Amino acid sequence: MLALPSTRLLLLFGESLPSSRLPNVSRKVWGQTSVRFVSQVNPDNGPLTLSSLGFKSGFEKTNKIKADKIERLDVPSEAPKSKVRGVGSNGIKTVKAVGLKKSLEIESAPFSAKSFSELGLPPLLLERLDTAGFTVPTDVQSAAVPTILKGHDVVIQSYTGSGKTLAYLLPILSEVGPLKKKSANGESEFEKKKEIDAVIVAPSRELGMQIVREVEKLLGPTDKKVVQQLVGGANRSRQEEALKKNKPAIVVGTPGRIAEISAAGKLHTHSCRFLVLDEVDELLSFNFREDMHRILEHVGRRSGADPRGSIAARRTIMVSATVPFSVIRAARSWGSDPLLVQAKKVMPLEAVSPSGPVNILKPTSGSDSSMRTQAALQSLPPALKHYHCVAKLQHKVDTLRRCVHALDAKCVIAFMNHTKQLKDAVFKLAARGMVAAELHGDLGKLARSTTLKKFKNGEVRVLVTNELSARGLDVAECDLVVNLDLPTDSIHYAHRAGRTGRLGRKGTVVTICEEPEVFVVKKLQKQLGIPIPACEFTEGKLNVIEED
Ligand SMILES: Nc1ncnc2c1ncn2[C@@H]1O[C@H](COP(=O)(O)OP(=O)(O)OP(=O)(O)O)[C@@H](O)[C@H]1O
Repeated sequence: MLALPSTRLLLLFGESLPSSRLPNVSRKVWGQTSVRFVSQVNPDNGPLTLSSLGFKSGFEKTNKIKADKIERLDVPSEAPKSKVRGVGSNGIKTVKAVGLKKSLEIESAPFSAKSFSELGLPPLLLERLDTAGFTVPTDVQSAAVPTILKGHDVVIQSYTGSGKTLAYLLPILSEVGPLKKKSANGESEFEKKKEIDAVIVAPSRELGMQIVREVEKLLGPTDKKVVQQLVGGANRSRQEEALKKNKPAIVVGTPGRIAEISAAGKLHTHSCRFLVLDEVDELLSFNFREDMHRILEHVGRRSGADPRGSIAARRTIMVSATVPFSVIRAARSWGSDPLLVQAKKVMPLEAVSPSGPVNILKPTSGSDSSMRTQAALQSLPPALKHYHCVAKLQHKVDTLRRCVHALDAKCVIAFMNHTKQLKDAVFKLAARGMVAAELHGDLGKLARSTTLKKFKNGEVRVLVTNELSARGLDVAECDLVVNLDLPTDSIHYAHRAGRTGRLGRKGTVVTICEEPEVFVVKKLQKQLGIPIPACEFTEGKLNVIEED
């Protein structure tokens, strides 16, 4: 077999809105400060190449699409239905008031007909799923689990809140740790060894901890130590001690901390069999470049690949609701038939064409607008409702307050771009009697987890936060997302919006912007292929304004 190191450039940036018209957002990744490059790579640091990230193919590449190997389960999605409109008085064309129901029902459950037992999972894992209350797999789980179990490298792309975490955890737990399948001689003994079997990387501490909790839920209290968190902000020597003492099979962490401990020689990942990059487009962005280099250099290379060349020694799983074509390009150079897994669809990456940051499907037929609609449905939960409301800067917080009352929202995430303004907003909301709290990277680990806990418990009604909470944060009860500042681009909009409407629940997204920013909302609407009608909050109700 020939190794073909790829020379393709890895430019991992989504389609951006005109940055000249938007605030230059300086981003802080939890625990580390860094600048976000929206559409350019710093030439001083050189281009980020696939080979520099360790994506070397251990197999001869072929352009032949091995479609015959792949089960196709295409099911066309339906576009979201827009609200019925009517004309009101006083020159304002209004529509009927929209409110949230008291309880969050699962309106369009994204479950396929399959049960977990049909996915080829070991009996003990099936038992644990049942105990944890997971009874039916979601579509993306039904598609991903058997595909990964067959040994493929995969890119998993499915909308926010569709259950992508279990989609990769279940195949890992089938082969790693105490719940795994019995071997040919009938043994399922789990032996503790020095090397790590699975490395899961996530861009934030909160997301890392959330993944750890999901693994622990399945492992149960006696086997909890099979997984170890390696997130930044927590005590590093304690993490190193736990690695030595517990010899975990799975580690979950942030790039900085994993790279740090690996560089110190305290983490042995060379025989790792699974590498997961959760929120892959974020992880492969410029912010994490150096740490990702370190991780990829030291994580199970392909030297021990199956001699038949069909199954790689290390499976690489890349996951996100938004997969820019640059990620597809990166994944293609892995060799070993990398596949794109979406809900109800599995296809070779070779068949994917570059038609946009989220629309990664090969255009086949249909109008431009129907394709855009499909693109939106791929990253945004279909049941979400989107609106925008024009307000002067000094009235934005008050508009937020009226929005929360109008929708009777109980669990609200409000996004802002700058920490100082974020603190001011919390202060103003509290002064008006609304229980609000701030969440951002300047707070310590304890303060952040306490705030998050209070928000999840319902003690805090409005969580005012920044981009750092946009990815992965799973609060099932969140019924409203408000953009108090505009997101940088459509990808950031999708991740922010995806904090509500999780797993088929109802959710509303309201973008509060100034008049000169409305063009940005129109652009988002076009890029995402979703209606984001104008609205206002009068008489305690959300009224949609009909456009002329
Ligand atoms: N089969 C299932 N049955 C019931 N609940 C599930 C199932 N699969 C996942 N969940 C729950 O659904 C929620 C959303 O799942 P998850 O966080 O994995 O979504 P996601 O697709 O990774 O979202 P994001 O793109 O925002 O990270 C979680 O609370 C998870 O425990």
